[in-house]
Amino acid sequence: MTENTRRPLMAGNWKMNLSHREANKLVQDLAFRLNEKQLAEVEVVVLPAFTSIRTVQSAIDGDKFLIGFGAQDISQHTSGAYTGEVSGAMLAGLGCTYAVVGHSERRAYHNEDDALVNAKVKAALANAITPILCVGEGLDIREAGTHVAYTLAQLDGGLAGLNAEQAKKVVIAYEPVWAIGTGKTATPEDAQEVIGAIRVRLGELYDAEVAGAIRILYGGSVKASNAAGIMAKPDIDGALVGGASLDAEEFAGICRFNEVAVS
Ligand SMILES: O=C(CO)COP(=O)(O)O
Repeated sequence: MTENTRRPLMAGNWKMNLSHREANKLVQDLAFRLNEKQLAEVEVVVLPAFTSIRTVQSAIDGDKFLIGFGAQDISQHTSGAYTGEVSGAMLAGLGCTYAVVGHSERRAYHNEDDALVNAKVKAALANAITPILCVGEGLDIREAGTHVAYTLAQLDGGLAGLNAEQAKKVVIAYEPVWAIGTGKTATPEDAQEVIGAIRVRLGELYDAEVAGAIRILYGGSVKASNAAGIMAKPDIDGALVGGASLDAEEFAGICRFNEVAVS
């Protein structure tokens, strides 16, 4: 077995919350709660609304906070007559290093399908932005027991046409829709079942080296109190956090998961 050298990643998806002033306060409150050692061990990233990215960039750059930032979406297009869209070049120009792609809320409310998600993954990579490719099943699929096959099909669709070098630059987030914002966290075993299957699939699509290098996050009602148990699973490399990332103390607690003993 090869050694796991994947650096844990905790990403806060702020969704459609916070004015730019509130975003400024939150990123500062978060940074002041985490010391350099903690931020060296665990990669911490915030994902504000587009309107707050510039503010967050200024706060992070100005005070040299060791926190990354990115966007919650990215256009599949390069530039031009696409009213309301934001391109990868625009995001890269603001210093974004991550973009969420294919979040279940965009799949559900904006009809994003795997082909579009795949185009967005490619748009991110073309601008040296790491896509956080979201996959995961709804309650109906979970109850039918086909959640692994369903999630792997989304994975295949999202990564279509990527070579091994490109695939290595992607972060995957497994977010079962029934666990998002519901307080109903998947058990660590549930999350490991699907995330382990994702890693096996990455090995089939590419090879063992690529599968061992790609970070796979869990998302869905992650809190400071359950992060350590989730992170104890061998294939889970971090979390994509929604609600709890809006509270500096709670999100900092998630980022400090490795200071909590797991029974
Ligand atoms: O959708 C999520 C992160 O992208 C998860 O949201 P919650 O943490 O609020 O369940």
